[in-house]
Amino acid sequence: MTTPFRKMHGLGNDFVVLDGRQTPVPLTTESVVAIGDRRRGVGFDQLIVIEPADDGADAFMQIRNPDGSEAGACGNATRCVASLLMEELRKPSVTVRTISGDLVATARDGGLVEVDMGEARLGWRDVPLAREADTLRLPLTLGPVSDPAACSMGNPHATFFVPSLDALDIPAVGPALEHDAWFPERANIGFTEVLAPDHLRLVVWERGAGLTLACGSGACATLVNAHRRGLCNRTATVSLPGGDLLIQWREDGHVLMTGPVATAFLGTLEL
Ligand SMILES: N[C@@H](CCC[C@H](N)C(=O)O)C(=O)O
Repeated sequence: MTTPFRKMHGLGNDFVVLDGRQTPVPLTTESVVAIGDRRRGVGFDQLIVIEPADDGADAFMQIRNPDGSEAGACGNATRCVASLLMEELRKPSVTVRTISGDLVATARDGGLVEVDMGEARLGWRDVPLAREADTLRLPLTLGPVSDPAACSMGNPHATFFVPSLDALDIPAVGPALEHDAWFPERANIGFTEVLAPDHLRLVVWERGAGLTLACGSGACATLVNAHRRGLCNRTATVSLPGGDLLIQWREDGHVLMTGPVATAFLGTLEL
């Protein structure tokens, strides 16, 4: 069986997007891993399958990591999928359903897409953590990093604040932190340098994907955790290796993310 795909990215966080709305796309863990192979397959940070949704949403979005695992949220892919749906349905705003909830995305000036990522969840069970703890300061140290804050953006995040990102060997600590016993569902690990109250710098070691050029939900988690620590305003630019996202943590708890989307190429996959 062959199926067309679209290769998209948000700030270099790259996605293979499949459309399973007319014909279901039969995926196995093995086929996801094979498509994700950057030498023998197409390669992606996440594989996305757009599926039909029941009433109240324009489409459902399945999110898979390159190791085959399923994710509850992907901010950059939500913006990419929303841009496709907005163009197709000729609507300035769409609702994308995920296993973690419905996300409303809106077209903004300059081709940017804003997505309401929902409420940041701050309880230890929400993240989830392995046992009761203050999510503002976890007693976790590995080499030069310690004391992360944790939250859920529909997927688990831990944020370490560091004095200098350039001095940190992230691949040396990322895998062990992703799999640390504190995180029964593993976690996306963010490393954040505070440049100013309205400007954070972030690199993310993503669960199931490793080092990426950008992570939308990670940028939201970083802003939320930095604000909880008194390190930044409720609105800030988050600079990732692939570019900038504007993140706002509204007073009602919802987190808004605004950034660019792009299509790199179209192709056909043999499943
Ligand atoms: N790239 C994403 C996050 C993707 C999911 C993550 N790896 C997980 O397993 O939770 C984003 O832009 O948010």
